[in-house]
Amino acid sequence: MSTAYSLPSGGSYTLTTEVEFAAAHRLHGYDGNCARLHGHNWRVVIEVTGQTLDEVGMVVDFKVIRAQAREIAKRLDHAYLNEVPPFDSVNPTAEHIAAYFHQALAAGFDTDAYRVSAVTVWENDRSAVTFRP
Ligand SMILES: Nc1nc2c(c(=O)[nH]1)N=C([C@H](O)[C@H](O)COP(=O)(O)OP(=O)(O)OP(=O)(O)O)CN2
Ligand SMILES: [Zn+2]
Repeated sequence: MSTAYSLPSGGSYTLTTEVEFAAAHRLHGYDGNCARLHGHNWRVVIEVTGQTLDEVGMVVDFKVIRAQAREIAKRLDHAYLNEVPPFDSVNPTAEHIAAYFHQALAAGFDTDAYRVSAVTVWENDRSAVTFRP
């Protein structure tokens, strides 16, 4: 069997990495126990897609993605989300949190070589929302 490897001429690479934060929230207009104050250990899974590799052989370092995501998560960590903009005026559902992370990440991160292709927010081990632009 040959061990030869040639760089693919097409295709794309999707990187996946995640950060976490702990925060409380309550859902306005929700008919159920989630209308009451409660908390989650939120997991934010970020996907970045690119077609080209740098000289090291990476689309972008996972550490770079996580550093940016941690900056965003820091504002929300150990907070009551309903008091932190934009969630003081936008219901802090997993949908809005996923879209918020995508918007904040993409603004400082997307380049010609790669972009944030999805953000998934896990509220617990069972339930998650994925936002794709
Ligand atoms: N589409 C969405 N549905 C729900 C959201 C949400 O953000 N988007 N959020 C909640 C609550 O925040 C709730 O804390 C999480 O709900 P769930 O996964 O159902 O977790 P529970 O442990 O509360 O589930 P039980 O069935 O009560 O055990 C609700 N829905
Ligand atoms: Zn909740």
